[in-house]
Amino acid sequence: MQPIAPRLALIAHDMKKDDIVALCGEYVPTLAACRLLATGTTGGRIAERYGLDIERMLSGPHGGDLQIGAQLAEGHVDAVIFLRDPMTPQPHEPDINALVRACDVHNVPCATNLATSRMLLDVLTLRMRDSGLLATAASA
Ligand SMILES: O=C(CO)COP(=O)(O)O
Repeated sequence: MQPIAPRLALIAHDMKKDDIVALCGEYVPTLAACRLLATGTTGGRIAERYGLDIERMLSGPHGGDLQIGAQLAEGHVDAVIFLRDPMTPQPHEPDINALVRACDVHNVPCATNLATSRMLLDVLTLRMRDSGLLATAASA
């Protein structure tokens, strides 16, 4: 049976947007083989930079985190990279907490800083190679 590409959500607060764009640059082949969704502005920045196909939700403050949380609760999101800004209060803090809580309720991996994001993407890359979703370094 053909393996199904993981569905990965990408989200970053404004002060972390440059970080998530740079992070995505390190994993373009992996991300290109995933089904990607993102909050509005984050998705726009990444898609514009790398030409990746990204399903864009509303912007976070307008409900984008909640839209991703709702999909996650229904089993349609396999992992979340959410570079939160711990230094700046956000108007939609309850939405942010709801999404992170939904990850914990449904046991979906949620990376909230760069170090954990790289670990998550490294593991995803290896698993996708093992399952044939991604070419191995030798066969690429
Ligand atoms: O606010 C966000 C997450 O809480 C991110 O939203 P944007 O990607 O639209 O900036």
